[in-house]
Order: sequence, then structure tokens, then C-alpha cells
Amino acid sequence: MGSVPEVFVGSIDQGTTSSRFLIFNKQGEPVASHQLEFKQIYPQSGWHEHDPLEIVTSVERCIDEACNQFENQGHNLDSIKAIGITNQRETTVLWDKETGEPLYNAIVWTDTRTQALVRKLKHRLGSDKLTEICGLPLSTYPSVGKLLWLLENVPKVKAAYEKGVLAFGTIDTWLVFKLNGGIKRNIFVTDPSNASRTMFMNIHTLSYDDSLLDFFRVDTEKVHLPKIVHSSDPSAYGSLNSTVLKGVPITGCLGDQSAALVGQKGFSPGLAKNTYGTGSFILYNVGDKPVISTHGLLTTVAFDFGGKNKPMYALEGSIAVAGSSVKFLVDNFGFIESSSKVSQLAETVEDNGGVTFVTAFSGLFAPYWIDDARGTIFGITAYTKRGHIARATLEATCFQTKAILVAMEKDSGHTLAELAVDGGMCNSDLTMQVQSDLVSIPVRRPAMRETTALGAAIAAGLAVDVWESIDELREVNNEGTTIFKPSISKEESATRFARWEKAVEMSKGWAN
Ligand SMILES: Nc1ncnc2c1ncn2[C@@H]1O[C@H](COP(=O)(O)OP(=O)(O)O)[C@@H](O)[C@H]1O
Ligand SMILES: O=P(O)(O)OC[C@H](O)CO
Repeated sequence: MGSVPEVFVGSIDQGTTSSRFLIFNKQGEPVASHQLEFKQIYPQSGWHEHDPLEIVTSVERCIDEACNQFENQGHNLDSIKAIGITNQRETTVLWDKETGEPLYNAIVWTDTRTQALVRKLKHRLGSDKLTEICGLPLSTYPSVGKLLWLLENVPKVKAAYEKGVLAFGTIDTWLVFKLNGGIKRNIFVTDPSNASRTMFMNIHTLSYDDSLLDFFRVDTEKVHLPKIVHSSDPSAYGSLNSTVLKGVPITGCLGDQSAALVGQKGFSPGLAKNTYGTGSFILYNVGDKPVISTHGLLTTVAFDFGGKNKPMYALEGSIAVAGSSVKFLVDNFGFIESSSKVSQLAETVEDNGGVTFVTAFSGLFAPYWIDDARGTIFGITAYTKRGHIARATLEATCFQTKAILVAMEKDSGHTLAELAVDGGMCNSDLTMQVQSDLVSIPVRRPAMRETTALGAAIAAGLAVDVWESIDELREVNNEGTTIFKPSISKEESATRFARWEKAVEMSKGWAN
């Protein structure tokens, strides 16, 4: 009897600052990968855009490069059975359905140009009912405001709308459409974890909701919304039409924060993860019924694998600025030459020296939702060194995480036992220790931190039986885990947190 040939799954991870492609084996280990950063476009203060075509080419180049590595290791491309996609969420692309051409740059999730528009919407009759239907509060964050702004301000978009040829998509939909060859096949789909970030989808039924569309005055005869299909599906997402993997089916699709939860094996209620990327996102699995937050959190679809599996929901705490605050120290202040040096700088001092940095560059997201706060540094004296500011920068994300976990406990009635972590900023040991100190529970960091990409690979692999059920996956990526344990008392942690909360109060109202 011959041995069973090894099979692999490819994973496209299209994040806010870079695109990646990784190839995973059945044990959930990445065997080849490639990553490319792409252009961040800031046309005005508060505006943030991406070139939708550059996003696609960066993904295609990553696929070809990683596959080249894979072949050089002696593997055969035929052994890659499926592709998963995971992506930055909310970021909005509009294109002409007939030509497939984008009509404007993608407006990124961090963009705050819709602040005035959102304030107007808050006064519209029915605005108080939105959260219980779609799980999200009105803010600059979801896709809807971006679409409405484009309709109001970009003549080409308005014209396409009037003509009935406007296509709306988040990055998953855009990538699936383009990677399938665009209008040739016209595959136009999304999954519930991405659709739950638009404000168009009813979180209870997982379908578009007329009352939401009416509230936003969006006519779906004129703007086409992608069909919502399961996050894991053998045929709905088509197959690659370009790159060396032409013909390989795309069978998984998850918003990146959902994918990280899956990659951390957060399959059961009560498990939570925090991904410290550009922003930071805590997802807490609440089971198969949505919990609508009364403490400033979002309700989101965690994953919906279809078949016998019920859709699973999460409470989410989103922090707009996390790793990007470290990048800010590199790019804007010139304190360090790269993000990886931030811990070193922070370790040049004993503590924050009385400095608190509220990194509210785009206002504050969960659980505060303060759109008129802006980045504010408190407590500077003649004694303050760069190290203190670096430390305060890292602490800012940890304090916001603490505020979110407090809200999660209130909403769910449960105390979290530990927090699983991943994302670029979790490479900082100092940050993870501070995090554990502030939340007073252990922080668990896996050795293999490409959990977002792993989550998309899992969604794809489940659809084609690379893995037959999620039970098979529980042992994946358990080796080499680091646990950070609290090293200060709960009282000390509460004192530090109280000071942070005071700083948040004082940062309000600046952008007015
Ligand atoms: N060693 C480190 N310490 C602190 N922050 C880091 C470190 N390495 C990377 N980062 C931060 O992590 C972010 C990148 O993380 P990543 O998970 O790749 O983000 P994204 O998926 O949003 O593009 C950057 O903003 C960077 O500043
Ligand atoms: O690209 P990331 O990792 O910063 O994630 C972005 C989020 O999906 C935005 O909601």
C-alpha cells in the first residue's frame, strides 16, 4: 500500500498594511509564505484609502512567490487543494458592474471623513433601532457611511447608481470577483462575518434587511449587494483565474478578526482572542445566538461553516489604533527605526514616568465610541524621555483592551479565564506582560502567530474535507505557546486603569 499523498491549503490574508499568501499543511503549519506591503493613501487628515487594483496585484504576486518557494521545497502545486481568503473588514470598494472597473479608491475602515454624515444619521428617525437589528452602533467604522459618502461626493459613483450598474463590495467580495477573472464570471459573493460589518445585514437572520436599507435610503435595484453565502463553501466562491494556482477553488472566506478567532481555535463559547495588528480586535465567542451589547461592544458573526454547524456569534471590542501607534513612533516621531525596536526603547525606562497617551488618532472605538477625541499625551514634564512615551504608547492598547474585557464581562455575565493573542504587536513581550498585568488573567501567545491566515485555511479546508470537522483541529498550533501571567495586584491594576479612564475623559471634544 502506498502512503497517502500530503495535501495543503493556501491562504490569502489581505490586511490593512500588507497582503500575504501562506501555504499550510494538514497539521496547520505554514510551509511557504510571502508578504508585500502596499501603498497607504492619506489624501487629507482623517482620510485613508487603498488602490483596489494594487490590492489585487499584491495578492497575485504573493501567491506566485510563495508557490515558487513551495515548489523549490520539492512540493507539487497540485497538492494545494483549496484557497481561503481573509481580509481587512469594512473597507469599501465600488465598481461598475458592466466593466468591472473600480470607481474610486477603497475607503479604509479607519477613515473618519464620514463623521458629519454619521452625526446627521444619528438624528434620523429609527437610528435607535439599528444596533439591535445589525449589531453595530452608528459610527464612521462600518461600510455603510463610506458608501453613502461616495454616493454624495463622487459623480462617477452617482452616475453608476442612477444607471443601476453600481457594485458594492468589501475586500473579500472585490478579491473573489477579481481573482475569478472579473466580469467574465461575475462571481459576486460575501460571507456573513464580512456582511455583518456593513450595517446592511440583519444579525439574527444573516440576510439583508429592508428596514436597514430603508433607513439608509439605499436602493438595491441601483446598488448591487453581494449574495451572502457560508464562510466555508465548496463552490460559491469560484476558483482562481490567474497566478500559478489557476483553477484551484476558493472555498473559504472570513473577515480577518473572525479568521483569527478560528485560527486560535476559539470554536466554543467563552473563548476569546485579541489580535494586535494595525488596530486591535477582541472577539469573544458567545455561541449560536447573538448577544446585543449594552456596554459599547459590537455583535458580529464569528463564523458560519454551514452544513450541520450553526452560525456562531461573537461580542467584539474594536480598537482603532494599536500597532499603528507603534508605526507612528517610527514614521512620524522618528523615535525608532522599526516597530520591532519599540520594546527595547520602552525598556530604557522603569515605568511610564507619569505619562498617559490616549492614542485616539481616529477618535476612540469600543467601548467608548468618542468620535471627537484625538490623540492626546498627558503628564509630560521636563523629566519625560522617549522611553516613557514609547511605554505609554504600548500601554494605551492594553488599557483599551482592559476596558473592553470589563464591558464583555458585563454583557456576557462571565469572567474570562485567559486571553489568546496574535498580530504584529504581540511580538512585544513587554506589551504582553503589561496586558496580563492590566487584565489580571493569563495571556496566551502561540509560537506560530499567523493565526488569521490559518483561520482562513481552516474555513477553506473544511469545505473540501482536508479536515472533516473542527474537532480534528483542536490540537493544531499548540506547541511552543508562551503564557504571560499577572505580576501586579488587582488593586494596583485598578489604580492604573482609573488614571487611564481619567485621561480618556479629558481627551474628549478636541475635534469639534
Ligand atoms: N515587535 C513589535 N512590537 C510592537 N509592535 C509591532 C512589532 N512588530 C510589528 N508591530 C506592529 O504590528 C503592526 C502589524 O501587524 P500585522 O498583524 O501585520 O497588522 P495588519 O494585519 O493590520 O496589517 C504594525 O502596525 C506594527 O507597528
Ligand atoms: O488589517 P487588520 O488586521 O488591522 O484588521 C482590520 C479589521 O478587520 C478592521 O475591522
